[in-house]
Amino acid sequence: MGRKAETHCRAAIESDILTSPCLCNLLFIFRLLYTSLQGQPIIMKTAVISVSFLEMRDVIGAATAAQTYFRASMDGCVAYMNTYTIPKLVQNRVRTWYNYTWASQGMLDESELLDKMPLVMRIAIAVDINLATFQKIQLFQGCDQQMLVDMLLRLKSIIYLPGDYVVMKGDIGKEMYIIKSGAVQVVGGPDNSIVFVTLKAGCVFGEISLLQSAKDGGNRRTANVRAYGFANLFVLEKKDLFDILVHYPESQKVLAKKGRQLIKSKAAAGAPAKEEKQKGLALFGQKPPTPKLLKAFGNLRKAGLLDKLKKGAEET
Ligand SMILES: Nc1ncnc2c1ncn2[C@@H]1O[C@@H]2COP(=O)(O)O[C@H]2[C@H]1O
Repeated sequence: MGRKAETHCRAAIESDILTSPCLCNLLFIFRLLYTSLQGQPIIMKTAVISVSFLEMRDVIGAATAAQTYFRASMDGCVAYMNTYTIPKLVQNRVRTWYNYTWASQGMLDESELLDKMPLVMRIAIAVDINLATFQKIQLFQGCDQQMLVDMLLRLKSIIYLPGDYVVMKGDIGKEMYIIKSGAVQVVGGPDNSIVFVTLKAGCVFGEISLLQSAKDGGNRRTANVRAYGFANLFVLEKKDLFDILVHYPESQKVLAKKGRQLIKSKAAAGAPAKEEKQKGLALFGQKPPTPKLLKAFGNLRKAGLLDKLKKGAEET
């Protein structure tokens, strides 16, 4: 994006403030108020109109603060990229990400907004916005409702640009995704030209490698997933999911069972062949054989002999 285009973007952001729904609503209410006050004493008109002006000033102030924060963040990032002479192509993608994020949600990080609120308010907001979507997700059917609420509180919202890879086959799965809006495609084959499936809003992906055990590379991504157009995703980290599941053993069983079913059904299309799985493992090299002494130590532990030996040593 050249200087001209950037100036154009800035102008668009500024005009966003003037056309923001909040401000338009306020102007409309202001006009309505003025009309309805016709015939009222002048003191009443003055009081109502001054209060409306104060409200308007607050709305504009809030919008300007958000815009200033956005601009500072984008300018800082552009300066950083220039310092490190990041290729223009990457710089353009970053700028597109900033502009799209601003245009679509009017802020860079939604979670920052809710962070400072008391828990009870965050729960109320999260439940109101997302619980209904979560209750419809097949993977979570049969899970504890409170567990879903706990999950909602840990979600992070993130935007991917068209064509960006969200997960890569063979990588270790560290998070799962729920599509908030937009779509992604599960792809594979030569140059990722085969589209196995297109997933839309409300669908989950990236769950297979999370729900499998790490044994034999089960925690590796079974397919490539690419954003199809702009995709706004919720991310749930594996660590957060497992922290929550500790408190819901029944839901843990439900998810484990579903995980086993998923690997059979879904991953059939994107799952790596056996040799490929081995290759993935080879990235970290063959696991060295356990030395004999350690094996013997392991057997002692298993048999509970270690505890007995410790006890014996304490008694003597
Ligand atoms: N055939 C398929 N249908 C739908 N989703 C799939 C299919 N194959 C793979 N996936 C998704 O692609 C994801 C890749 O990462 P995971 O293996 O963690 O989890 C996988 C699934 O969520």
